[in-house]
Amino acid sequence: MERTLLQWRLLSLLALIVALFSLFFASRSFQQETQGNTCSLLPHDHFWISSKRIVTPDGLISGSVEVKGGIIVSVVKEADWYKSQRSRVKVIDYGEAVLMPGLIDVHAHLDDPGRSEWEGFPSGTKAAAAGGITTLVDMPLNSCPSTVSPETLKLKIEAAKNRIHVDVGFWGGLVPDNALNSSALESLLDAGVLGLKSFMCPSGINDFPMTNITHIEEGLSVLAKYKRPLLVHAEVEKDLEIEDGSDNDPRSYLTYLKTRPTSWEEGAIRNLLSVTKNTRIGGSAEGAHVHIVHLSDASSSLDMIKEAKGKGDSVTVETCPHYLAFSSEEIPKGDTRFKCSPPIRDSANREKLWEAMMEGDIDMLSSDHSPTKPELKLMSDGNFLKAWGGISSLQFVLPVTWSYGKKYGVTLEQVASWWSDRPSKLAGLHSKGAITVGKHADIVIWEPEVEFDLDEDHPIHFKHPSISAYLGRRLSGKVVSTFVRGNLVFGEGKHASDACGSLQLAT
Ligand SMILES: NC(=O)NC(NC(N)=O)C(=O)[O-]
Ligand SMILES: [Zn+2]
Ligand SMILES: [Zn+2]
Repeated sequence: MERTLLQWRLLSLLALIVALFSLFFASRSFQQETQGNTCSLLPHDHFWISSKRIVTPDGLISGSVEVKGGIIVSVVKEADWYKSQRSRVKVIDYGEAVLMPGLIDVHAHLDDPGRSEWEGFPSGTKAAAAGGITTLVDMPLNSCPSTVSPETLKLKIEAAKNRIHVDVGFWGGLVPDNALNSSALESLLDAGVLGLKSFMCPSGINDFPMTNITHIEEGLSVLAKYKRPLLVHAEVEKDLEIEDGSDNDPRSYLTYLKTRPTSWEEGAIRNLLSVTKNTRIGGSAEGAHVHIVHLSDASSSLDMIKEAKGKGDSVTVETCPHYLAFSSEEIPKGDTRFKCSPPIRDSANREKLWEAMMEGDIDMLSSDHSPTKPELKLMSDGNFLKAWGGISSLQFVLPVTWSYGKKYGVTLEQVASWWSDRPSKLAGLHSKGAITVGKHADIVIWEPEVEFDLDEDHPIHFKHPSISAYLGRRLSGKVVSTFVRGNLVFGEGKHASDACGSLQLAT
C-alpha cells in the first residue's frame, strides 16, 4: 500500500517536472520567435491569414493562407479550413478585407545613389510598403551614375543594402556605349539586372543617351540568350507644327501637350515594331521580349501593338495610373505636378485606354514614379515647358487604380493580374506574383470600400509629397497590411523597424 502511494507520488512529481520543462521550452521558443525579428511587426515565422476575399489564380475564395519561413505553404478554402488548422499556430483574421498578391511595380525611379535628395531607397520603399507594393524594379536612370555597367550596378546594390523595406530589382540601361558591345552588355546582364531599358528620345539625363533602332536590334540579340526583356520609352522627336501665337502660353498644359503629340509615340512604336519580328519563334532574337513602357496614346500606337502581338511578336505594353485617372482638359494652369512624358492626353483618349485595359490589350500597370526635388517642378512659375517631367505616385497606385476603375467594372482579379501576375512574368520574378503554394508570401491586405482624403493629415512616405498630382483627391481602397516574404513590413500605419527587403538579382 505504502509502496503504491510512493510510486504514485513519484509519478506525479515526474509529470510536474515534464510539464515545467515543456513550459520552459515553449516559452523560450516563443521568446526566440518574438525577439530579434525587427524585420516584421509580427513575431511569428509560421502563421495563417484568413480573409473572406482571397484573390487566387483560380478566382476569389473565402479561406486562409498558411505562411511558413516566408513562403506560402498552403491555401485552403473556408470549408476545409477547420480540418487543416493546427493549434498553437497564430491566425490573423482580416474578415472582409481583400487578401491579394503584393503589387510588383516594374517602373519606378528611386534616384539612389546620387540623387537621393529626389527620392532614395528608404523613403521610396517605405512608400511602396505603405501602398501594398512588395517588389519594385528600379529604373537605371535618374540615379547618378546611371546603371549601365556592372560597376554602376554595384553602386546601386551597395546603396540599397539594409535600406529597402520591400524587395527591389534593377533594370540596366541600354545606351549607345554598351549597345554595340555584346561583352559589355553580357557583363551587365551577368551582374544581375532583370533586363534592359532604353530611350528612343532624349531622356533628360546626360549620362543616359538615347538609342537608335540599330542599338535596339543589337541589344535584343544579346537579351535573347538571357531570355530577358528590353523596356522602351517609345517617343521619337519629330518636327512640330505649332503655329506661333498668343495661345502658346507655357503655363497652359495644352501648350506642353502640343510639344509631344501622339505622332511622337506612333513614330517610335512603328520603328520599334520593325525589329520585334526578330523575337518571334524561330526569329533571330527568339527569347528576347520588348516591353513598351507608359503608353499614353490609345489610338494608332495601340493598334500597331495589337497587330504585332497578333503576328507573334513577343511584345507587351504598360500604362500608368495617371493616364487612367487624369485628362488634359482638367489640368489647372501652371500645375506642373501633372507634367510627364509622354503627356496626359484628353478624356476621349483616357476612355480608350480604359477600354484597352478592360479588353486586355494593355497588359499591365506600373507607377512610373519619377520624382524630383520640388524646386525643379517650378511650381511658382508654372512653366510646363521648363519644369521637370515625372509624376509622384508610388504610394497611391492601388487605390487610384481601384477608384478610377470602378466605373468601368474593374475586378479584383484584374487588379491582381495588372499589378502582380503580369509584372512578375515580365521581370522573371517567378517566385512572386500570386497567392499560390510555393510562392513568396508577398501579400497586401486592403479594404476596397474604405475611402480616404489625400489631405495634409494623410501620412505620405515618399520624399516630396507636395509635388504629387494626387494630393487633394478622395480615393477608395485603404491598404491595411503588407507582407514581404512573410514579414509584416507595414501594418496599422506603421513600418517594421528594420529595412529587410531583399535584392532580386537575375541569375
Ligand atoms: N528621366 C525620367 O525619369 N523620365 C521619366 N519621366 C516621365 N515619365 O515624365 C520617364 O520615365 O520617361
Ligand atoms: Zn519614360
Ligand atoms: Zn520612367
